[in-house]
Amino acid sequence: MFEPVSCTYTYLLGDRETREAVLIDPVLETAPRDAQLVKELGLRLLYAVNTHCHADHITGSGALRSLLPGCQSVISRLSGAQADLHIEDGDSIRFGRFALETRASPGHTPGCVTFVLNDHSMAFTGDALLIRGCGRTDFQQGCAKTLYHSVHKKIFTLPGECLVYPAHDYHGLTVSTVEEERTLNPRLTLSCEEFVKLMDNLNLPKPQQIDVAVPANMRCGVQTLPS
Ligand SMILES: N[C@@H](CCC(=O)N[C@@H](CCS)C(=O)NCC(=O)O)C(=O)O
Ligand SMILES: [Fe+2]
Repeated sequence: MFEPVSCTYTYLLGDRETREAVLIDPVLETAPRDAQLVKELGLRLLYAVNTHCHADHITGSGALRSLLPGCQSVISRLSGAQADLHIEDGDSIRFGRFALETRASPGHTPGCVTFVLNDHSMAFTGDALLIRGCGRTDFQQGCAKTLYHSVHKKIFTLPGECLVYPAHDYHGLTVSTVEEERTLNPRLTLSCEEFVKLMDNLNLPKPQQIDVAVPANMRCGVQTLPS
């Protein structure tokens, strides 16, 4: 699903047999839409997971745990954000017969993770790897060198045919593959030194919602979480 203000993709994965499901990177404003879709499809949402503490929108994970009782919010421990469940590199998020493997992919933020489906057919890369691009590294303790090594070691080592689903796209693209990005990504095909120089000189305007989004996302997108 797409949220047009922040150009965010939210992904719903479910097991047809057990009906267990997970949502990746929900947005606060579209949480009711996502909850309705989950209900329409007869799914039981176990987890609303975040690839990182987003700077450009408020996460919907806190709202979804209210809209869909039984749903737990999830984010990496390294993000420093509140959630029902904290994950680390190597952890599995199970739903029905499937699982998402957590791969730490820091650099855009220190707590960024990529979720890889257990058969390695799909990778949900958050802002670590975008289609023909990557997450910026100029705020939230970003580090270009760290991001370069994360993408090369944790994403580009996946099978070439593995589908790459990013958290955002600003050009109307929806999906790529590891092989496409390994060979065609204009940033990640550079040497590490060239990549760092490019990232240090992007001079992008800061996201419009950053000052409200980051503090809210440290609390899972809601003001108070029951302990
Ligand atoms: N204009 C948008 C913000 C766009 C932006 O900064 N996107 C981030 C990802 C979300 S934190 C990014 O890393 N972009 C990389 C790039 O090369 O564009 C807004 O105001 O929300
Ligand atoms: Fe981001």
